[in-house]
This record gives sequence, C-alpha cells and structure tokens, in this order.
Amino acid sequence: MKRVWTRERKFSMRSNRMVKTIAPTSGLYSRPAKTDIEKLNFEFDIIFAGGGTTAGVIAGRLAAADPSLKILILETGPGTQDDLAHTQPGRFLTHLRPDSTTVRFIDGNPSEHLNGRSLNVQCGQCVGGGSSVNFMMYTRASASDYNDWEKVHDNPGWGFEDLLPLSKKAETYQIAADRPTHGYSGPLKRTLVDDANTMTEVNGYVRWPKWIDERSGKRSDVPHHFIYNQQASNKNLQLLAGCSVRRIVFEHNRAVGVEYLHNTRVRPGADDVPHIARSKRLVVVSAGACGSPAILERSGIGAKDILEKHGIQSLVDLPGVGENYQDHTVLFVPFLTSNDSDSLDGIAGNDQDEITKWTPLWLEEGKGLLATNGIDGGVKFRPTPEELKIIGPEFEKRWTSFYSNKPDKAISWYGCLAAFVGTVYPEAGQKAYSMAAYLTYPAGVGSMHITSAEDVNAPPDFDTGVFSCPEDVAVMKYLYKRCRELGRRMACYRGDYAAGHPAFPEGSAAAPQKRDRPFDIDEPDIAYSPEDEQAIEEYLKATVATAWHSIGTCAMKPRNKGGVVDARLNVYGVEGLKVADLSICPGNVGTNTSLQL
Ligand SMILES: Cc1cc2nc3c(=O)[nH]c(=O)nc-3n(C[C@H](O)[C@H](O)[C@H](O)COP(=O)(O)OP(=O)(O)OC[C@H]3O[C@@H](n4cnc5c(N)ncnc54)[C@H](O)[C@@H]3O)c2cc1C
Repeated sequence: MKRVWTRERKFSMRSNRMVKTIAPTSGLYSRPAKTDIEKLNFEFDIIFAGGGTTAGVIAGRLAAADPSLKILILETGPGTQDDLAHTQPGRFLTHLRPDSTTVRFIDGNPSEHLNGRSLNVQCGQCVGGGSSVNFMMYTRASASDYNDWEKVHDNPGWGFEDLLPLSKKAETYQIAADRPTHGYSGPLKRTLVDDANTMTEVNGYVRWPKWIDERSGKRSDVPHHFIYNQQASNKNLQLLAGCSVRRIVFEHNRAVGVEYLHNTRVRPGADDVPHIARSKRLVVVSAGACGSPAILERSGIGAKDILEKHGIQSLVDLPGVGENYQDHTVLFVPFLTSNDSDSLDGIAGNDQDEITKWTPLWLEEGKGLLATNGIDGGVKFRPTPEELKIIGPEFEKRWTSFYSNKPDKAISWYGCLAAFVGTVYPEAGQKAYSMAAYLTYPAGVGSMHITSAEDVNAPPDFDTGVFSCPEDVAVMKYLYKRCRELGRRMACYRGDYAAGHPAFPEGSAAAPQKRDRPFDIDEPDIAYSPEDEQAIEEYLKATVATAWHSIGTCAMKPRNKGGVVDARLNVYGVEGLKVADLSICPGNVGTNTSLQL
C-alpha cells in the first residue's frame, strides 16, 4: 500500500473581532481575563513576540545575567518540555507529517517558475521554534557571509571576526580540543565527526556533525538549555505557550507592549478576546522570517500601499518589510536499500514497534536510531573549472559576480540521509534512503506579506522566489546528476526509487533501475540526452522544496536600501522595538540556518 502525504493542510480562518489597540496606562491588560500572567501583576521589562530559537537564546542569556529583569515570552505554538517528540533526535521527521501541530505549513503562491505549482514552506511553531523540530544538522556559515553583512550591507560590528566569539559561546564542541573556531563551554552540545565547519574551507567530506548531546543522545535544542532550565528558579522569566501576538502596542511612536490572542488549538477552551501585555523597556519581535514581518505590518509598519489595502493606518512607511525572502532550495533523490539496512523510515512513520525497539538503547546509553538524524555524510561543495563547464553557461555570470573571488563560498551542501523524504512512499516493507542537496545562495528572492489586518492565521501573500532565476535551475540539474552518481555507488544501494526520479523517455539510458547490488566506483557516469535533460528540468520544477531556511524578511540594511532594522536591530522610525531572528539576515548564509545569529 502506498502512503501519500498531501500538502493541503490549511489553517482555520476564524476571524477575530476588531479591538482597540490603545494600551491601558497601568496594569497588564486592557480588560480582566483569566490568564496565567494576570496573576503576576507586574509590567514586564522586555517582551518577546515569538518563543523560538533566537528569542530563547536572548531571553535566556538576559535572564541569567540579570534575574531581576522581568521577561515575558509569548509563543503561538505548544510547549515542548521533556517531550520525546522533541528530545529524541530520531523523531525529527514526524514534525513534518501533515497532521503536525509543531510546524506551520505555508503555501506559496502558484508559480510560473514551478509549472504553476504552489510550493509549501514549513517553519517551527512551538516553544523552541526551529531548534525544537529541525534536522539538527550542525553547519556553519562561511566567514565571507558575515563580512558581506558588514561591508556590502553596511552593518558595523557584524563581520566574521566580531561574530566568531558569539558563535563559540553557544557551543560545546565534543570532538577535539583546541580548535580555534569552536567553543568548549556553551550550553549546546555538538557531536560526532571531525571538522567541515571551520568557516573558511569548502569541499571537505565528513560524517556530518549534529546538534545532539553525545552523552545523553538528546536533541540540543534552545529551550531546554536556555529557558526551561531557569524557570523553576526565576519567576521573572515567564513563558506563555499558545499565545499569538497580533500587533505591537504603541504610545506615540514608542512600543509599550503587545496585543495577543489565545491560540485555541493549543489552549482549547481559552477565551478569544485580545489581551495586552505591557513592557517598560523593550519589545523584541522574534517570530521568525515567516512571522515577524506579519506582526510589523499588522502594527502599521511596512509598505504604505500594502497596509492601505488592508485598512491599516501607517505608522512607519517601511517598504522593506516582508521583502528579501530567501531560503535554500532543496532536492531529495531517493534510492532503495536492503531490508537489513538501518533506516529512520519506521520512526518517521511513528511505527510503535520500531520506536519500542530502539527506546532502551536511547534511555540507557543515549545511542541507536533514536539518537541520530541519520545524516551521516556531507560536503559543502564548490565546483572545479571542469564542473563549472558541465553546469553550463546559465551559471557563468552568477559565478563570476558572486562566488569567484570568495573561495570560502560553496554553491551547495549535499549529503545522504538514512530515510525517505518525499510524498509518495515506497511499498510497505521497502526501505529507502535519500541523497539531499540544497542551493546555498539561490539567486531567486521572494517576498511575504499579510492578507488580513486582524486574522493571525490568515495565509500570507507569499512569493517564494524559487527557480525565478535560470542559474538556480542549472545548478540544481547538476546536483541531481551528482546525487544520482553518488547514491548508486553506496554499499546499501538496491536500485533507484522510480517515483522519486524524472520521467525519462522510454529507452533512456538514465531510466531508474532496480538492482541487487551497487554500481562499481569506476562505473561511467550516466550520459543524459537532450530529452533526458528536459525531463530533469520538469522533474525539478515538480519536486524541489524548501530547505526550511527562511530568512531575510526584516533585513538589517540601511533604510534607503530596503532595510527594516539598523545594525543594533532597532526598527526604523519607532522606539523601544527590535527584531531579533533570522528575518534580519540581509544576505544569505551558506549553511543550515539554526543559530546563525
Ligand atoms: C523542519 C526544519 C528543519 C530544519 N533543519 C535544520 C538543521 O538541520 N540545521 C539547522 O541549522 N537549521 C535547520 N532548520 C532551520 C532553523 O531551525 C531555523 O532557521 C531557525 O530555527 C530559525 O530561528 P528563528 O529564531 O528565526 O525562528 P523560529 O525558531 O522559527 O522561531 C519563531 C517562533 O515564533 C513563533 N511565532 C510566529 N508568529 C508568532 C506570533 N504572531 N505570535 C507568537 N509567536 C509567533 C513561531 O511559532 C516560532 O516558534 C530547520 C528548520 C525547520 C523548520
């Protein structure tokens, strides 16, 4: 029987009543309501709108540095504390199932560049955000990425040398001592293998590192290491799950709090009236690249014409809000494997027998399939001159203008994953694995804007930008071929999973095959005819996906260049309001994006 996961999940479109956004001059709320924080009876110093990766690190560090600071984190998704779905690494793919309540599914607009397809993008929606649901790949940006942030985008203090100490502060590198670009006393543990992440080198193949504690076998997420561990001892650090921030509350042009609603999917039976929480010093919007621009726009900060369309009074005309959307387009190429191979397919499918089988090893030793993400081999790939010729002329200009004089920039990350990732699953009992490849700096850029002034769940007007530039398609075509050559030489290979490959014309030498053994290392590469090339292009348009690395929608740039925040993360045109999350990235980073700030 085939399992088919469709991407049709939609959010409820319950419309909220119009509310007054003027905050009271004292007290927490505009009206009495039975909520957890009402009993606290104090104004907060700092409020975080969004309780994901970045908010957790900043709020946790501030609370530890000064426990008298009254900090509130409002997170729309559910809590994650000691929940095995989050702490057991092997379960990471379960968060992407269509019935998942821990990620948000966002449909892109149907795109001519994808043959009319609407690409669905997912982002973390729970306490810990992406850090609590992600694939736990530990990858770091290239030094030149941050130097570009500083020099190209005019952000003093954001160069590689400035940020490296902060990156080291977050991690405990469990592999080897005395590595100059790694840290040894941070809360997050990274495990396995040697180093492909010095930030200055490319083309080093390694067993890929992971945000997993090698002693406990647990996910090294943000909330367990920065927030939950302080809550019992510090009542001034308050976290409210299931609360959606609708807008910022201003007095004149100073942010003095937020208006939020209960998320009744997380808090069934809770009231549906808007609440206001007040802050004395700062509001930090930290709702991620897919959440932060919406909060700003609903608050009157954004392009005037977009706000006017939704009847929102403009507070600051800031056309950069919601623009500059970027991601890393990804492709998963599936292969069949023998039934005695270890695969995460069972755990990903919530197969209770498989989970029960691996649980004792995880509990007792922190090892086994529940303690891994199954992503073991990988490389940040920068092509040779010969490989550039194969990629073809479409990529030449981009190579010359963007990559050629920055030798630390890879054009792709690719590697293998001990699981099937896709929509049409192989027959029951047939195991699979994938070669995955993502574009590190796609040229295509998109945008994301609100479609409602009031409804926090309204789907956005979302142009993903994917494949809008032909150079991205050219590189992806090359990556499909490369994944295929690598995948069919792996010892566990037992054939190509045809449903996950291009529909090559009949008789094509590239047609998927079933085999009982891998190809030899020196097997000649597959030769593709012009018709095969066309089939690959069509397949890519139907198949490429988000790499879950949404960034850039509240970019840190000068205001006259489309910036939303300055180099201190202050939102232009108002006071007491910062944005802190991956939405502030002015340009892309050649890496998986967790903890790039
Ligand atoms: C499935 C998946 C796999 C990934 N794999 C990897 C990986 O292997 N390695 C890696 O390095 N990176 C990975 N990433 C990317 C990485 O996790 C993210 O880039 C990073 O976590 C983003 O951090 P952030 O602080 O910008 O936003 P987030 O961590 O997404 O936090 C934003 C939070 O704000 C909340 N929010 C949004 N709107 C509102 C609102 N109106 N009110 C209240 N709360 C709101 C959201 O629910 C969310 O919890 C992955 C991401 C996903 C989703």
